[in-house]
Amino acid sequence: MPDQTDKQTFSDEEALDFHRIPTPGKISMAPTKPMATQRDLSLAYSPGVAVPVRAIAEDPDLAYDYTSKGNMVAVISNGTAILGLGNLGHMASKPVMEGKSVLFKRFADVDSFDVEVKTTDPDEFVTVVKNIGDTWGGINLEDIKSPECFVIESELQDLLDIPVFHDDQHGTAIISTAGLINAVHIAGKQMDQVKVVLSGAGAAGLSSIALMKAAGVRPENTVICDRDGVVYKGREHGMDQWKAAHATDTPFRTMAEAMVGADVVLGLSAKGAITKEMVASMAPNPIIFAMANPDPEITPEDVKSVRSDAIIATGRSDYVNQVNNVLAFPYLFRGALDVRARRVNHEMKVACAQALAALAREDVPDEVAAAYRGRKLKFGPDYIIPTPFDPRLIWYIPPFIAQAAMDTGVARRPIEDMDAYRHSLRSRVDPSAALMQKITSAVRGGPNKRVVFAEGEEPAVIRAAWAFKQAELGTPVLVGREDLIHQNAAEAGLNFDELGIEITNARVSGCNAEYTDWLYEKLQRRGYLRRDVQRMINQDRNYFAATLVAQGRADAMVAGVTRNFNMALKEVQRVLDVDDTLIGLSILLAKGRTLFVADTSIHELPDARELAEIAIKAADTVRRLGRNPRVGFLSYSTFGNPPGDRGEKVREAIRILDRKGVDFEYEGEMPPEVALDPHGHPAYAFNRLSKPANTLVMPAIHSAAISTKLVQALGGATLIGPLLVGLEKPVQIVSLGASVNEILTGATFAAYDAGPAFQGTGLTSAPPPPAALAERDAD
Ligand SMILES: NC(=O)C1=CN([C@@H]2O[C@H](COP(=O)(O)OP(=O)(O)OC[C@H]3O[C@@H](n4cnc5c(N)ncnc54)[C@H](OP(=O)(O)O)[C@@H]3O)[C@@H](O)[C@H]2O)C=CC1
Ligand SMILES: CC(=O)C(=O)O
Ligand SMILES: [Mg+2]
Repeated sequence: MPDQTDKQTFSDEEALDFHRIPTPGKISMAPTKPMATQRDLSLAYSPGVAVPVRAIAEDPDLAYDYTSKGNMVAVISNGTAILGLGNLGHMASKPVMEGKSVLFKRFADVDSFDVEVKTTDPDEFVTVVKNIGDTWGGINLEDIKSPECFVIESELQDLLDIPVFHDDQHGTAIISTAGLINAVHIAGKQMDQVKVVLSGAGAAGLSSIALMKAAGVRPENTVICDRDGVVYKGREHGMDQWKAAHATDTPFRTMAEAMVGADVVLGLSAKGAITKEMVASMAPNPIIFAMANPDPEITPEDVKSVRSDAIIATGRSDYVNQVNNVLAFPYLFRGALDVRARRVNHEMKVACAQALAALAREDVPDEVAAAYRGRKLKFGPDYIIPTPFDPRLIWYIPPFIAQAAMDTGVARRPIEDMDAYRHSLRSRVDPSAALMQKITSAVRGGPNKRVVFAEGEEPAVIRAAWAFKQAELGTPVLVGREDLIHQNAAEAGLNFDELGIEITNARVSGCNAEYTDWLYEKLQRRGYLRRDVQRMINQDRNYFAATLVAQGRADAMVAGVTRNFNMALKEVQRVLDVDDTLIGLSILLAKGRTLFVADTSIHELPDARELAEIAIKAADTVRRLGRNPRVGFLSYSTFGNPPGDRGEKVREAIRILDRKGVDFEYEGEMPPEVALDPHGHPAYAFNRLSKPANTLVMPAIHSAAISTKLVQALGGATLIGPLLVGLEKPVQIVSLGASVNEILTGATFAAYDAGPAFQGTGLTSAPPPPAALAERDAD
């Protein structure tokens, strides 16, 4: 049975690099107001800022209107129970706290930053937080050990007029209760009948067992355990009032005894606390939630080795059923903030647990299903709760919390129109962030694809191929010498043998003569001798890799790491033909907007006909990627003003499209500000774009390359590509020296291009996109 660390898709070094490069840490701050002019400065700072100061002095609640308080949550810790790693101090907790802040933003658009308090004294902690607490709309306490956390949370709740929520207690209780409700149902058991053993009588464990009791589990059917064994009624050592409240009258003294015949075991303690023997002794269809982080109490592999009838969940993302509080805290606070709640109460937590349990029972959309390890997700033993990347969570869960807050009188600002609220929640999450996830999901959900990594000996390529395989995106085929690949893989700490990554090269392929014949046939009238072609196949990885794809031995290819783009493209083009038009399409993701930019790599100075073809190809590709294309032809001039040859060429491209009668919106020539705001310029009211352009056709390659790279360099934008579009078979050429992520992205797009809807046609001349990608016009 593989050790669970084998499942990790990264090395320790990568985890450190991730946190260090390009900027230390995981969060930064972005202003929401312009700060460009003297006037901006006067408004934002002195003297303008004095006006809201006076208003808030009169009515402190106006801070919700004039400051960021209402959408801001602090994640506060003293580092005394960091994950399951124990008390490692306040500074060591910072990466986790930054992580929680990022999750708030990513999943629920809640702004957040972390505060690490250097004290283990609960009174001192309370004093610090009490005095700064009004800054935020809510406080998420994190990784504070029990029993101190109970006192800290309850005192702060009384002292502050905002939600104070200890995530390890209640976030965990909410998601584990949601999971238990569903697991019990699937196992054919009843909440009021199941016998539950808890390992870990701390913050997470005691709160979880309390909420489960509120959801129907009978107190007398529970046994809780800590480091000293069973916490029985009357125990004297290692006790406190919180453990005593859940202690039961039981003859058991060890967890192993308590586990015999139990239906459910909840692990909220530490790695290794649950053994195979314990699991083997449980009742039929046992439910095992091993939720300790980063390593569960027992691995799913170990559970399966003794109990094939078990329903298993862990806190980790690399196994099915991730029971982790990330499914609760972002949405709970979203709902609480949106009604400006004064606290998070029991009813709000119950509403959250019930909503999560209910969502898991609903039909799972394809894009969620595909994101979940390529399996069709269906309510059952391997899918008892929603997955963290389920895009429905953001609009499904918070309304229940908001409603519960309103019903229980803790909402400062009730929501008047719940449907409108639900709608506004949908648009909160950045549609651009979802693009890669959708592509990845579509690849994972489709048939397995063999992707050739032409520069298979390169360490970055090996790591990308490994990540590709780990993410279940397909089968990587590395071109290179086996011994060198193994050596480089070992140096990167990767074990190839168990992964099923294929290695090939001209020496071992056994098909070189066949490949040479085929390529010679193609190139003999283009000035190549047979021995030239033989050398190309035998010695050049790009020719060899492209021939594998051409010959159907692989579905797609990624190259470019060690050779410049033009050279790599020329080599590939000697093997693979262009469908009709070849273009480079870059994707710019910035501020909730997704822009497709063409041609960023092939046509240096396109003429009018070529510009029209680029637009057609780009529009077609954008449609394949699930968007409704609106093409803006960019220029320095606006609809003929000033006149000039450069603008005329673009105007002629428009006329060509007019004559062709294409089936997408297009307009030009115009500068970016008109393309991106077509109705904001009264002088151009005739502009035919119904909404801002999402596909920008650039007048020449230099303006395309410079503008996309400039936006990226200025920050705040993610640039994907350029994607190569229009070859007869899917090939992506990444930039020279590309990073592991860029190679992985290239391979993912290549695999996507090779998907069933696109087989053999390239991204552009194919039937409509898979259902997983089709979306309402989000932009
Ligand atoms: N999946 C998820 O979403 C979440 C998981 N967790 C995980 O739960 C665990 C506990 O966190 P938290 O409650 O905040 O921490 P606490 O420090 O508050 O509590 C830890 C509890 O676990 C007990 N414990 C520790 N080691 C063992 C062991 N080997 N056998 C039995 N009991 C043990 C402790 O016993 P004693 O009282 O005797 O010291 C204590 O009762 C961590 O691993 C954490 O990562 C936490 C929150 C969310
Ligand atoms: C998930 C979490 O909060 C923890 O393990 O502490
Ligand atoms: Mg925690």
